[in-house]
Amino acid sequence: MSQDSKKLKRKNSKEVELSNEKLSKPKYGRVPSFPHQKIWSRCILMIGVVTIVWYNSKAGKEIIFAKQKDVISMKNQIIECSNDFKNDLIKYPKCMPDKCARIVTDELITSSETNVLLNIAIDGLKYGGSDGGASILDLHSGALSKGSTFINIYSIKKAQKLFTHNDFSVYKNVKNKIQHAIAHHFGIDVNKLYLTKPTFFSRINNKPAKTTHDEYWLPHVDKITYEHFHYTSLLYLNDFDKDFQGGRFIFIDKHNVNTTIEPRKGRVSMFTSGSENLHAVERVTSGTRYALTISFTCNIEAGITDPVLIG
Ligand SMILES: O=C(O)CCC(=O)C(=O)O
Ligand SMILES: [Fe+2]
Repeated sequence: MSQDSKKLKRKNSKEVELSNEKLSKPKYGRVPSFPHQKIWSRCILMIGVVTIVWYNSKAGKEIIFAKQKDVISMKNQIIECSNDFKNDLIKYPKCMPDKCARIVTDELITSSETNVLLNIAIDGLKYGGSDGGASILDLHSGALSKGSTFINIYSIKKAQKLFTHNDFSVYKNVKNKIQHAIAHHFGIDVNKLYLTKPTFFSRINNKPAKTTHDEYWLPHVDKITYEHFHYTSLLYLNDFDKDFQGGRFIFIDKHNVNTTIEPRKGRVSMFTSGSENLHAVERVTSGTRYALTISFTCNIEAGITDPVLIG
């Protein structure tokens, strides 16, 4: 190779190197990098992942809101009011809750009050009893489950001597305490809240259902099942896992999330009665479960008076 052609080759290879360098270098200098941009995109990615994990972990899950063994002084779970509930309560402005919720307390009703009420339920229900698993006793109307229908307990001679003035006064005091607790916790005027029907004792065992009244495990909305309910309260008169098995109370929420209350003697739960609080009672598998359902309405015309002792 001649000297001249060697020089030409070197020159050409230098030119190729230079043009390669030019290509790899950005036209307008180095592309600026923004560290904040990176942090933000990572944060968004992480939030996305956490949200997906959280969403999936909640779907089809059970939250034990109140365990039988725990003593709960006051626990609440705020939920969004349903439109059906809000639309109905527009008619009763001083009765509209600040927020819809479920509230549980073990410190409102004393054990001696609970015992008096448990004895009313046990003694009264002895005079009746459904053929199926669920029986009720309503002290206001006297309605008592019997076979596949209802009788009036006050029409049974012996049963007329069954209850005392003290029983009825405890019943009224307990109702008043719960009424005030509902008014306080939901931020409403206690005088705009009226006891309504049905307010009743229930006794549940594991007998197979005979009529629709026995199908307590079916999910329902109290305001639909019992027309006038706006606020539902339940007072448990005996203990899940000691006196009976099964029979836990379950709120059924979106995405199959269940929120469970295990009955405990003296425990009160209070909740708004609209479709924000769809619920059911688990089937009782053994033993006998006693509870008292006390219901309130905002509609004065649907109000009922305290029961009075006959005789
Ligand atoms: O006894 C319970 O725990 C709930 C009963 C109930 O859902 C009802 O009376 O509407
Ligand atoms: Fe209910």
